[in-house]
Amino acid sequence: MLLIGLTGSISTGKSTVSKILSKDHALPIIDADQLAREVVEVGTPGHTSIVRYFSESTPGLLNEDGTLNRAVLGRRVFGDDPERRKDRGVLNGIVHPLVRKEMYKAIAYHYLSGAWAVVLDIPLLFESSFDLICGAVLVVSVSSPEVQLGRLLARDAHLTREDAEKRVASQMSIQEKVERCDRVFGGARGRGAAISNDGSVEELRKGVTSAVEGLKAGRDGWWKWMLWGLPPVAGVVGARVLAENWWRRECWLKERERVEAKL
Ligand SMILES: CC(C)(COP(=O)(O)OP(=O)(O)OC[C@H]1O[C@@H](n2cnc3c(N)ncnc32)[C@H](O)[C@@H]1O)[C@@H](O)C(=O)NCCC(=O)NCCS
Ligand SMILES: Nc1ncnc2c1ncn2[C@@H]1O[C@H](COP(=O)(O)OP(=O)(O)OP(=O)(O)O)[C@@H](O)[C@H]1O
Repeated sequence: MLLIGLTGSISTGKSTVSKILSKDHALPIIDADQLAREVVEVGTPGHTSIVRYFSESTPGLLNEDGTLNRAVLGRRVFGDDPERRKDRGVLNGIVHPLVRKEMYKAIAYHYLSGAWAVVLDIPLLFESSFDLICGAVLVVSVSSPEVQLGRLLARDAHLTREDAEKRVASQMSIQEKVERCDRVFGGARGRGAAISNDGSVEELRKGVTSAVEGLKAGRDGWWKWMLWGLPPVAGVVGARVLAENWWRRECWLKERERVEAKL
């Protein structure tokens, strides 16, 4: 089963692409944002840990029904200053291992149900190194920061422009994500595609379809059934993909360091 990592920057269109992949291409989606909500519901260990660390120093952290006030927590953790970075690190340290566990469970479920591929919709795909287990990566990009911010503000009316800018600044830049996708997964390897979302949703749909057709070629036939029927073979193929992704990432990081040192 092919693991397709889907990422981008905030509000560049990952969920829109997910919907297209699910509706037009019948691909199962594992949504990290959704799992990150489920693992902090009231009564979960995630909720308890967040309340223990943040509640005293964060007025209004909890709504009346005990659920997290996500806008308040967002203001506490998003931004580029050291305090926010530290708090974001703490929140990530609580939520990410729980999400990771749920992701592996969902991957196992889709493997057993015989899907040829599953999409891992993860905003922090590269930051969390989850890309290393992916057989292919799609990055949804928007080239104008104004368009990106405009879409974010239109969708999340409760955010101020400053909130929105802080959220954008809390992630790796979209240019870096596109470059990493191209250098580690793309080129002759044919396992990476940057999908531009500068135009209409219909144009986006065309870009998605062309990327999926490229990935599907040769992967939805006897090969899929062999990997499904022989788990040890699937294990060897998976280990090879992991090693190759790691090696290509290391080469790219070293090359980038050399270029930066020359500047
Ligand atoms: C801070 C929280 C409560 C804000 O919730 P809110 O409902 O306002 O936003 P939501 O969860 O829908 O996230 C919206 C987008 O923000 C970005 N984002 C979320 N968390 C992070 C983070 N830790 N670092 C950088 N960007 C992030 C992503 O692009 C995401 O798609 C929430 O984002 C959270 O719990 N984040 C930590 C967990 C996390 O990393 N989730 C991302 C997927 S694992
Ligand atoms: N091509 C487009 N033209 C106009 N609006 C769009 C386009 N693509 C997406 N949008 C809108 O932009 C907003 C952000 O898109 P979407 O929710 O898919 O982004 P996302 O990357 O999943 O965001 P997040 O990182 O916050 O989860 C949504 O309201 C969506 O309907």
